[in-house]
Amino acid sequence: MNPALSKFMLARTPKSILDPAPTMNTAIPLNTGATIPALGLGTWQSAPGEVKAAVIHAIEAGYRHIDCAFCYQNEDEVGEALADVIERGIVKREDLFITSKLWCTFHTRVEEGLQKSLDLLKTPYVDLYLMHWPVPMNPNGNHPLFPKHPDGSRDIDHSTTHVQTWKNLESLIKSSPSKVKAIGVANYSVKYLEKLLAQATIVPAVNQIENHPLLPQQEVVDLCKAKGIHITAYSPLGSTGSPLFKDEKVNEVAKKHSVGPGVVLLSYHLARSSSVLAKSVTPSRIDENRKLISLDADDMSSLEAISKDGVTRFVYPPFGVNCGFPDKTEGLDLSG
Ligand SMILES: NC(=O)C1=CN([C@@H]2O[C@H](COP(=O)(O)OP(=O)(O)OC[C@H]3O[C@@H](n4cnc5c(N)ncnc54)[C@H](OP(=O)(O)O)[C@@H]3O)[C@@H](O)[C@H]2O)C=CC1
Ligand SMILES: O=C[C@H](O)[C@@H](O)[C@@H](O)[C@H](O)C(=O)O
Repeated sequence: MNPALSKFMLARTPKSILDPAPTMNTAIPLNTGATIPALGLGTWQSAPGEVKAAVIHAIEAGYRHIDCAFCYQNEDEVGEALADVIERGIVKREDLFITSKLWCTFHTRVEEGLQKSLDLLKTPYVDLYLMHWPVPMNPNGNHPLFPKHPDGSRDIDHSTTHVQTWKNLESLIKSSPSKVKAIGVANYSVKYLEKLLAQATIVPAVNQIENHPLLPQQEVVDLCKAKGIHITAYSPLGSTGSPLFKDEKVNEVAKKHSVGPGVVLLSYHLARSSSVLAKSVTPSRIDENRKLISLDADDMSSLEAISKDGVTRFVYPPFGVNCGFPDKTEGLDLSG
């Protein structure tokens, strides 16, 4: 190309935010010294009977990060998939990054919660263990996962606090470093995180939060950045039945880069230095979602404009608790 022309084009082309371009397994540093692969396969609502094949397909397609949780009630099948790919030599355990989460009814039983997930996942350790929500629920209620009062409201455990749960996790990683490589939180707002950090001796490695152009959560993203806490974005596509695939701005950016809207929604997080979880049990989508691209400043401005008239949160379980998010102010304050 004519050097003068090339200079002109460079001046007019918005610089890519990520240089070099990210890939699905770009290793993002955590405050533990370990790294987390940029893209993880989500497994929430992946039905038994489907999730094993999805995890095997994903790992064969190059995914190295799998996001799991005890409350998804499918960790046994995820474990079968992990055993299968490791046994067939597709991947070694140490090349995978496996996350699991402590469910709300296990806040006072963290060792038991972790061991249950390890047994189901058929793995000696998890790379990351997250407090799933800062909401302790009754461990002896009328259901092992979702205990309720007779009026149908969730049975919250008022005898303990999320900060105490964090201390329990700090003890767990100190006593069982061979079983858990990093601890973190999920669904933490600025208010709850500030309460936790005031008493923490270990800074969480990760805060896993709902994040997409309709819910940028900039205030908690900024706090986490300042404290060295990595953000992992969940429900990046807008979860099940998402309107984001039809969003005009998302589709304009997708057209510009000749990719599908899903790829744009996932790549948005890499431009924010976050990792991202995409759930699918559909092989063609699992394949498509790997093709992360580098978005430029113009693309990001377009995507940022999507929430200018208000945000939408797709995941907010009926705990009856005010988790401190500016867009959800009803319920009990358990921040402590
Ligand atoms: N910490 C927490 O509290 C939470 C954590 N998470 C984690 O984050 C993961 C991702 O979030 P999740 O809420 O599942 O939702 P996602 O935003 O990942 O969306 C999943 C939905 O999008 C569909 N989909 C996936 N890829 C494409 C594509 N390329 N084109 C069109 N449709 C597509 C999937 O369908 P299909 O499967 O049929 O292909 C599914 O219906 C979870 O699975 C879980 O691991 C999620 C929520 C809360
Ligand atoms: O991780 C996914 C979500 O947080 C999910 O675990 C909760 O929404 C749960 O179904 C609940 O009803 O409390």
